[in-house]
Amino acid sequence: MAQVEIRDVRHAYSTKAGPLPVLDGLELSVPEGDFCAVVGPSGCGKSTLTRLVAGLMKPDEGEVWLHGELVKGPRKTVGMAFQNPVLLEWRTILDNVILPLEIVAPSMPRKDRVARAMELLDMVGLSGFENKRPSELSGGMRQRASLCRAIVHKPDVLIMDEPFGALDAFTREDLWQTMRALRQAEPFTALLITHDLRESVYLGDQVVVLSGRPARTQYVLDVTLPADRPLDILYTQEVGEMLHVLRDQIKIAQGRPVEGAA
Ligand SMILES: Nc1ncnc2c1ncn2[C@@H]1O[C@H](COP(=O)(O)OP(=O)(O)OP(=O)(O)O)[C@@H](O)[C@H]1O
Repeated sequence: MAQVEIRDVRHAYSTKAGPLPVLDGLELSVPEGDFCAVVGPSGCGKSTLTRLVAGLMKPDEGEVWLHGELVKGPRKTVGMAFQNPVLLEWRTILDNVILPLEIVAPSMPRKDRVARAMELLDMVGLSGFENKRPSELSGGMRQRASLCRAIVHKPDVLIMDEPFGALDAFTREDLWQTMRALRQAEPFTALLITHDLRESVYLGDQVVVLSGRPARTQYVLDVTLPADRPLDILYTQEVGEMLHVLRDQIKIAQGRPVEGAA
């Protein structure tokens, strides 16, 4: 059973100019514990896809299944991380990370919540910063805390919309490694929206390329790399070839010519 299953989803937004078709026959299947990266042209409907999986929107047609259940409304059992970490300034880092447990597991004793949050903060290198306020941390550290908050309650799926997009290149690469280390320590199912093809290959078990709007599933790349991925793997010929394929697929999605194509 796939953990996330999207079946022939179609959706249009109502706009003043009439319906705007955004998704048209989207199919996606993410097995439990897998990491699915989604790429596609700007404005093709990637964020719309995250809202559908989180149950924040219902599709006009088609079905979204999560952990064997049809998604009919907002779900507590998803974790979300965005480009802007949106941490609450009046709470410490520890209390920000604990927040989902207060909602999902209200009867859990505080000492257990603290232990769970500290375990994650330690894994991402933030132990010692738990009593700081968000504004006292760097952007990369805030995003680390936000990732801890997104998985603290062991969600059915971690949904991320460009979580590393605002970070500088070195911090971003650090966070990629943190993400892989987190997954090795504690496997979770993830759906990542990104514009960065290297990121999609480094983090993904599969990379789904969406077509231009209205988006459908245009291409799926199986990332056949070992689970243990040093950053240097991005400079191998194997990854170079994967990136080449993805770049061509994005060009096709954008309706641009592909070099060497007949
Ligand atoms: N609530 C809404 N009402 C009307 N149109 C919307 C709404 N939300 C998004 N859109 C439009 O739907 C299209 C898809 O939006 P979406 O944010 O899903 O795309 P995206 O692929 O995530 O974009 P980007 O790559 O630029 O982040 C865009 O043209 C957007 O303007």
